[in-house]
Formats: sequence, structure tokens, C-alpha cells
Amino acid sequence: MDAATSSHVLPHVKVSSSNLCNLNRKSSLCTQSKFFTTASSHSNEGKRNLDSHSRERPVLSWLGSSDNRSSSTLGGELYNPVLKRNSAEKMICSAGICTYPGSAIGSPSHVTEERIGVLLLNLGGPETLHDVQPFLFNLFADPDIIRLPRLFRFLQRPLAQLISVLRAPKSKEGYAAIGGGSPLRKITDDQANALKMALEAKEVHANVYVAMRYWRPFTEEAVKQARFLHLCKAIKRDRITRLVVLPLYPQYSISTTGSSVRVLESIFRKDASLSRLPYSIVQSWYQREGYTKSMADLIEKELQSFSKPNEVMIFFSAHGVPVSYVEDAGDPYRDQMEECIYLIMQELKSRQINNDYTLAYQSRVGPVQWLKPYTDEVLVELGRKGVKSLLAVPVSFVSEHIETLEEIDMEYKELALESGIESWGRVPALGCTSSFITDLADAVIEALPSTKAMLTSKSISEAVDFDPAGYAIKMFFGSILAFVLLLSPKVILAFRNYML
Ligand SMILES: C=CC1=C(C)c2cc3[nH]c(cc4nc(cc5[nH]c(cc1n2)c(C)c5CCC(=O)O)C(CCC(=O)O)=C4C)c(C)c3C=C
Ligand SMILES: [Fe+2]
Repeated sequence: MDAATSSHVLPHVKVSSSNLCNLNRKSSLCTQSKFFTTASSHSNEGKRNLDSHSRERPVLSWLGSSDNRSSSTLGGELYNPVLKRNSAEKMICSAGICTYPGSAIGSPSHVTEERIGVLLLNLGGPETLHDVQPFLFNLFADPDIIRLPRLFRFLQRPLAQLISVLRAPKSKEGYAAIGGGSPLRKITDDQANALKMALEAKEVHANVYVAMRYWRPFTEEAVKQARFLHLCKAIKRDRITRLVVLPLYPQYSISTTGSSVRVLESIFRKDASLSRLPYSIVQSWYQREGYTKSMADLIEKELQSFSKPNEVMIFFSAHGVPVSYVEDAGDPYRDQMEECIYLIMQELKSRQINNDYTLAYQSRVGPVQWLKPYTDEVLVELGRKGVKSLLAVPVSFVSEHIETLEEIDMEYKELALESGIESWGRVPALGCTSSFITDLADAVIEALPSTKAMLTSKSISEAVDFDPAGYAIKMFFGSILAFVLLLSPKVILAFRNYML
């Protein structure tokens, strides 16, 4: 059953500010952990609102402070908000702001009836082979997936149409090999139900909703089309008073969490009641002990299936992103991934598991450079060097999906065996593993005190900033330039790469 509609009982909890403060003090933020905060309010408001925020944050004001959470010690997110000026940095510096909404939990003795909602954000996947091309269109039409210069943004949709049609046959083959569609929706619904129960066990009664970025249940369609009105409607119908947004990506990337949050916040901005709803976003959670321990449990268990467990190479395989995301746009994804692997290996070492390990990136698409080393190349290299046993660990996603079930289990396994590796294993995705879901429940509870309603002043100023004459000029010259570029042999060659 759809998690959003699974409960007919209004979620509620009695929350006193002192309880919430205690919870927050237990979180990484409040205990002054070296790692970055897991929760933030207002990922998009950015620096523009720093002044107003700083006035409102009585307990958790640390942006620019001299304690151990300075930009150089923020775990994987080593981005100095003062030095880096880009879109990702806005997210990160705003992620450092943690505010208390004055009304609900302002005074220690205040007790409010809360109706808590949790919104799980995920990528979504085609449910049938027929859905594959339109799913790919949605994906490539996302300006956070194909990042065109401003002048060429109007080409986004025609380009997405072209690339999705070129890519569809290869993608369909992959989805056909795993049963004719993506398992993501079912798994995410199961995770939502499990999370609801885990929260209930901690006496936090919440409704858990699911919003997918590229397939049903869509995030944006939730407001635009009657058929998919359920998300917005449900949040309103259930009279949710406080919302925690939990992207199901352990590490932050512009292309995943960043994109989903951008869409969600644009929906909130356009809806008067949603823009007044206090919410907070768990930006990344790879650094949580519950997650690293759960991953270590899976690895430890899977190693036992080899005849010589301590001779097995632990092979972390992460979904890649184009290098330009990290090097030009300031995406913290690679740093967070490296930190994540380090933390999992530390946990394994504490259990006397000292295997060799390596990290590589899979699933590259298109003509640009992606994060290296590439999974396929490393597998061949390891085989050549005489590695005989290998345990693949998918690490950027917490559900089984096409890239675990087809790419790793079929393509990479075959390649590894051909390259001289004799013994192959793969760690399953976390799915509904109870220690993991329990930890997600803790992450939600820790994020509750930092919920804050969106300010609408930004949308007003954006509307004022729009210049129709400038826009028309850009469209005119952009079209001519695009036409010339599209005819160049280099560009024609580049499109072929989407088909391979
Ligand atoms: C952390 C996870 C992911 C990142 C980062 C990411 C970036 C990214 N992906 C593409 C292109 C494609 N991704 C596709 C499927 C897909 N991607 C992720 C996760 C991340 N993507 C998942 C979980 C899935 C599978 C969904 C499912 O149905 O099971 C696809 C479609 C499949 C295919 O044709 O290979 C494409 C295409 C880009 C370009 C990108 C970063 C810019
Ligand atoms: Fe992807």
C-alpha cells in the first residue's frame, strides 16, 4: 500500500520544547561532532536570509564560529562558505543554520499538539518497459542532471527528448533483465512503512510520504495534476504541522538530493499553506553511526560466505557523477563518499576485519568525464594483479535497483570473472534492515527541532527580477548559436555516447 495513504489515523505527538531540545542536544550538531549537521532548515534560502536566521537561532548558531565545526573540519563537506561561491555552497552554508520556530517550542514549558509528517525523497524508476523512455526524458530534462549554460537552458527539453529516445533501447534491455521494471517504488513504500513503525516504537506518531523525482509518485505532479495530487493534498488533509524531509541518498549530490529538494521547495514556494509549514531537511546521513554499523554488518555477514574471508577484496562501487559537478560546481559527493567508505572501514577494523578495500564509480552516461576510477576498469586491473576473491558493496543507494541487479550482478560480475577473479560476492542493499530503519527514525527525531517555515519574500523578489527584454535577446542569440553547434560533427559524435 502507498505509504502516503496507509494511515487513516492522524499522526500526532505531544512535543514539549524541553524534550525537543534534549533530542537535539543528542544529535551530531549539538554534541559538536566533527561531522556536518544532518539536518537543516531552508536549503534554498541561502545567504540572503542569513541575517534573519541568525537572529532566530538562539541555541545552534555556528556558521562562521570558531569551534570544531568550522569549514575545514566538517567531515566530508570541506567547503568554506566564504571561499566557494556556487549553487551547491548555498545549500551547504544554509545547512549550517539550525533554527527553532519560536511559537511551537519557544518556551520550555510550552506543550503543543503536533502532527508530524516525514517525506521520503527518492529517484523513482520506470514500472514497465513502456515507461522507460518517458522516465529517461524526465531525468534528462532535469537541469541538475544535464547542466546547460544559462543561455542554452531553453534547449533542455528538446535535448532530453533526443537523448531519451537514443538511450531507451539500452535502458530497456537493462530493465527487461531485472523483470521488466524498477523495484524502487515498492522498496521505497516498504521503507516508508517500516520507518513509520520504527517511529511509533519510539512514541513518535508520524505519517510517512513518498515523493519521487523522475517517476510516480512524482514530486512536481503533486501540485500540477489532479491525478497525483495526493502528496500535497495528503500533507494538507492530514493537517501536518511539522515536516521532516529525508532524501534516501546517504551522500549529498547536486544531481540527487539537490535536485529533489529544489523541486520540492519550488512547490512549497508556490503554495501558501505549504510555505507556512515548518520543515527541515536531512541533507546527508552517511556519517551516522547507525548507517555505517548497518553497512558493516552486511559486509561482515557476506564475507563469511567466502572460503577465506580475510583474503577478500572489499570493492565499494558508487554511482558516479560528472567530474565537473565536483570540481566546478562544488558538489560534496566525492568527499562524502570517501569519508563514508573511511567510516565503514573504521567500523570493520574495530571488529578486527582488516581486509583490503577500494572505491570505484559506476554507471557513467554520455560524453563527459565522470568521477574516476571507473568500476569496469578497476575490476579488470584487479584481475590482472591477481586478486581472486571480491565482494562488491553498492554504497550510494539504499535500495536494490537497476544498477545493483543488472549492472553489478550481471555486467560487472561477468567482467570480473573474465578478468581472473574466481570468487565473487555482492552485499545486498540495506532496504528495510531494522538497524538502518531505526537509525533513520532517530535522524527524523533529531531533525524535528530544526524545522522552520519557508519565507516567501524570495519568490516575490524573483518575480520582480525577471526582465522580459533580456530574456528575448538571450533566446534569439542562443537559438542561432545552438543551431550552429548542433550541426558540428563533434556534437553528433557526443550523442552516440548516450547510446553506449
Ligand atoms: C547516488 C545515486 C545517484 C547519482 C549520484 C546519480 C546521478 C546520475 N544519474 C544519471 C543517469 C541515470 N541514472 C539512472 C538510473 C539511476 N540513477 C540512480 C542513482 C543516482 N544517479 C538510481 C538509483 C537509478 C536507478 C533507478 C531504477 O530504476 O532502478 C539512469 C537510468 C538507467 C540507465 O539508463 O542507466 C540514467 C540514465 C546521471 C546523468 C547522473 C548525474 C549527473
Ligand atoms: Fe543515476
